[in-house]
Amino acid sequence: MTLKLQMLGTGSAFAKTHYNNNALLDSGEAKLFIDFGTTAPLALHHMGLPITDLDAIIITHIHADHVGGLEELGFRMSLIHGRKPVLYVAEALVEPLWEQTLKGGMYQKGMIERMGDIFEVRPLVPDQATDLVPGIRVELIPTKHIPGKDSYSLFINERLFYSADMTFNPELLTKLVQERGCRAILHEVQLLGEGAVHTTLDELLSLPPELQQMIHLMHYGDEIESFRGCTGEMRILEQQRIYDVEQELEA
Ligand SMILES: Nc1ccn([C@@H]2O[C@@H]3COP(=O)(O)O[C@H]3[C@H]2O)c(=O)n1
Ligand SMILES: [Zn+2]
Ligand SMILES: [Zn+2]
Repeated sequence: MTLKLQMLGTGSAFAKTHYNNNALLDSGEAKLFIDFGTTAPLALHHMGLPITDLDAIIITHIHADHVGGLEELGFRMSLIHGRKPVLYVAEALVEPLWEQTLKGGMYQKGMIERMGDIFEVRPLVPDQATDLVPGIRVELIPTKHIPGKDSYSLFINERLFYSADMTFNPELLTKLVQERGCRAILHEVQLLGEGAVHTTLDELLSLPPELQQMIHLMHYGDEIESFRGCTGEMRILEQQRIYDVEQELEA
């Protein structure tokens, strides 16, 4: 079975030249979205993909560039197609995702009073691999982002690491590669400024070359063009290009 990855976007939260950093994983048997930010519906429209063509969504954390498109997705699936999208989310995020993010736009007395009225919610336990859809197994790994705001990176099919927004964690990356068989790392990068809530390019450049060779950079700012050739051994992920995970990302 061949796993394919297509980023809906590879931009940071405030990027204007790229869409939000959201992904589509296709196992050949099922399609899984990783995050569904504010620009996800527009990105799908430009890609010529119907918003309804999905089997499930998994959410890493509740910033708008990762969940801002869920309201449109939920309404359209419900109103036009009469379907509830399957929504995987860490158990600790179920309540905040509804109470702090979606309820404001989606609440409707007697109709939509809880998240389960619009999504088929499947809570996930961190540090425990779960088969989400056929061909895609994911383990949530809690990683640091904003104090008091839970955020979960993903370890996919025991071989692909996908960073949620996270601060630099070289120990985790080293452990995944040396002890857990990780073969490729999709990592957010902050190109300019201090890395208070994200991992900076300078931090990633401090990693040994053999680790850098496994890294594909994503969630970058509009300045990315001026950084081409300055990312060490690390490659820059392109939005909307379809990657064969084994052949192109693990190579
Ligand atoms: N303490 C914070 C909180 C937020 N931010 C910015 O807001 C963005 C929210 O989405 P993000 O992708 O996590 O990136 C965050 C920072 O750019 C930030 O820079 N510092
Ligand atoms: Zn983000
Ligand atoms: Zn974030």
